[in-house]
Amino acid sequence: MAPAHTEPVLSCQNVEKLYGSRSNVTRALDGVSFDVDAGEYLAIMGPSGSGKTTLLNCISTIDRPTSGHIYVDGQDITALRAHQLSKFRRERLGFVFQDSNLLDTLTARENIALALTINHAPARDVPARVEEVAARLGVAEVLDKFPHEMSGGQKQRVAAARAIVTNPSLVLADEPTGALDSKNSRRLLESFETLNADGATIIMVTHDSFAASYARRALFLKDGRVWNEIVRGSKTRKDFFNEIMDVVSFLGGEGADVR
Ligand SMILES: Nc1ncnc2c1ncn2[C@@H]1O[C@H](COP(=O)(O)OP(=O)(O)OP(=O)(O)O)[C@@H](O)[C@H]1O
Repeated sequence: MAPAHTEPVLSCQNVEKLYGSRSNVTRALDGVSFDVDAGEYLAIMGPSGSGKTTLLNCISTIDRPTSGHIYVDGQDITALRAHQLSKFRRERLGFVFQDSNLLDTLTARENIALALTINHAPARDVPARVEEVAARLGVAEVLDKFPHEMSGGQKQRVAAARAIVTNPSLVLADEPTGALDSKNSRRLLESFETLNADGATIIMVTHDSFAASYARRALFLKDGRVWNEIVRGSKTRKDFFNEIMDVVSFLGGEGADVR
């Protein structure tokens, strides 16, 4: 029997984004199309200025494409009205930024719990869900610490816990290892790997070929277009890393960014 057709979690269709006015237009995205299925882990790479952040901002509804469509769970998010956007972000998306963006006056436990409370999770479920997600990300021991009492790596893992505690359709990460040393980067990437193995759908923008090698697929942007994509398949992470490095060098080399 043929497998049942499942709708992609994300479908970008001919997405264009123009900045500026008539005399000075930057075409940041120039007809970007790709799908992401449930359970995928996609790295978006490309040289500086290739459109990575613009694309992520359009997917997260922080920015709006000039033309084209973006579907999340089959819903055209480019057609959402302003008052629907915050509900969409809150319920469907989890964010991990370069800087953890935790609230300084709340403990790790309160930061993670807040994401659930905002989503109207039943109060009696909150403590157990926070404990469970903290254990998965290896931050159970810092739950009662404030952000200034945690290491950069711990803060990023708490941010990842906050991003996934609501079971979002999509986890969006923008350079999540950008501010971490190599040991903490590795730890965060291993956490993402575990989350993905548990079913989370992750899209990560990164300059770093080492970070990208933890994903299952790497999409390369150049001048606002999808230039290439490679799939890890049954390859080892090391082999996938080497393949990514080859594409990065071909694209004009940001090898200096690679740790
Ligand atoms: N608000 C804006 N106004 C005008 N141009 C913009 C704006 N934001 C981005 N751009 C331009 O759009 C293009 C894509 O930028 P974007 O930030 O998406 O690239 P990127 O691949 O994320 O780069 P980096 O890796 O350096 O962060 C660039 O040419 C940039 O100068």
